[in-house]
Amino acid sequence: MSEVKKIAVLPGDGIGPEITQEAVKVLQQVEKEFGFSFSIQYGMIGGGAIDRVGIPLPPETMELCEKSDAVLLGAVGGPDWDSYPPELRPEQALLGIRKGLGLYSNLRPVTLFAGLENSSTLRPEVLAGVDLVVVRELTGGIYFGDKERTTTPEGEVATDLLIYHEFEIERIVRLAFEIARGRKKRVTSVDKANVLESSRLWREVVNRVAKDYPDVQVEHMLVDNCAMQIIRRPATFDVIVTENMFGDILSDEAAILTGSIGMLPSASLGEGTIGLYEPVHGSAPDIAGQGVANPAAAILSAALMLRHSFGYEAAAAAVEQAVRTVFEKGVRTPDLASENQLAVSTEEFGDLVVEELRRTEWPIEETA
Ligand SMILES: NC(=O)c1ccc[n+]([C@@H]2O[C@H](COP(=O)([O-])OP(=O)(O)OC[C@H]3O[C@@H](n4cnc5c(N)ncnc54)[C@H](O)[C@@H]3O)[C@@H](O)[C@H]2O)c1
Ligand SMILES: CC(C)[C@H](C(=O)O)[C@@H](O)C(=O)O
Ligand SMILES: [Mg+2]
Repeated sequence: MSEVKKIAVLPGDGIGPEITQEAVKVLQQVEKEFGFSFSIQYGMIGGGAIDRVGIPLPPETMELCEKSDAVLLGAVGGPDWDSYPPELRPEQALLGIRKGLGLYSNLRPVTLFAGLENSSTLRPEVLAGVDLVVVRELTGGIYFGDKERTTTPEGEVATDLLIYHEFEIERIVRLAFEIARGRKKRVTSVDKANVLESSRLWREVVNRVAKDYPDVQVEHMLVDNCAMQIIRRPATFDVIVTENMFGDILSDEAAILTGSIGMLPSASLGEGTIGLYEPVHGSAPDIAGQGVANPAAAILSAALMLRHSFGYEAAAAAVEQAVRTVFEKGVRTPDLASENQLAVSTEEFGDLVVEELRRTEWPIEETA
């Protein structure tokens, strides 16, 4: 019997609870198939927590995360809380967990599953061979620099400081090179070095770190050009490494290479094995409560948890394979279905993944 892994589940707002439920269902099936043992504890976060206790990240939620082996999060935010003061916004909770747990690296794999090239708004021939990962710096940059608001005779003035320390750049860039070594050995470092001083420092650090990885090909690309090349020739990218805000924007754009934003999972990691796993998408208030959200990103995030926090590689691959098989059988959620295609609900999709896990014989290997 393997040791019990403690998982904190924070469903959050909007579609968060709907998609998280499916990911938990899949994790519970993984327990049965592979003989693992997960202790799942729920916590409140975001708008729901504001409504109940007045703050987006209650101390007990942070404590729950700290004493867990991994955190699975749905999404936070929504129009109900958009006019709240900055420190009371639901999104602040997410930033608080990332910073509080020291999760400076955010991996956003962009995988195109067979058949889904027809679900994208891009042409299938442009998408052939797409397989990249965005490595986003997650605890620095403009998100965490000082913010100020002052009233002057000329009117309101607002500032957000974009600040990077050399060590913050170095550790994420090094990770990107390491990841590239296990893939196609190509790193694209994305910056705005023609304008921003922080980007010029970023580029210097990349050039220095690159010397330790002579086997990895490195290129620098300005972010505006990258935004264009990602949809022009996406299959030529392997590892994209970039700062916090550029990574946020480019990864939503890259999601369309997979058919839908509902497909993109993420893993946020630091120095230890604890990680935060969440879909790249948000709380999707426009479709919340209808049972139509695509839970694949949440389920695939759970697979990343199995891989990165627990070292359960076979189980992670099994979940990914189960999702792949469900799509291969032609199953589509509404975001991926064409007009005349019948779509399944959030819950039905989760059930089908569970069913795939159940009917396949999986090799029982690790009990790390
Ligand atoms: N990790 C997070 O918690 C997170 C991430 C991004 C945005 N947000 C928050 O979510 C709220 C809404 O943000 P937004 O509308 O800009 O982005 P969003 O990602 O929530 O939605 C953008 C569009 O994508 C669709 N979509 C998103 N996820 C989907 C899924 N799983 N299946 C099918 N369709 C899906 C939505 O219906 C919407 O049309 C905001 O409050 C924002 O701050 C939270
Ligand atoms: C909700 C928001 C704070 C968050 C971010 O910008 O990091 C989200 O967009 C994401 O991509 O995880
Ligand atoms: Mg985002």
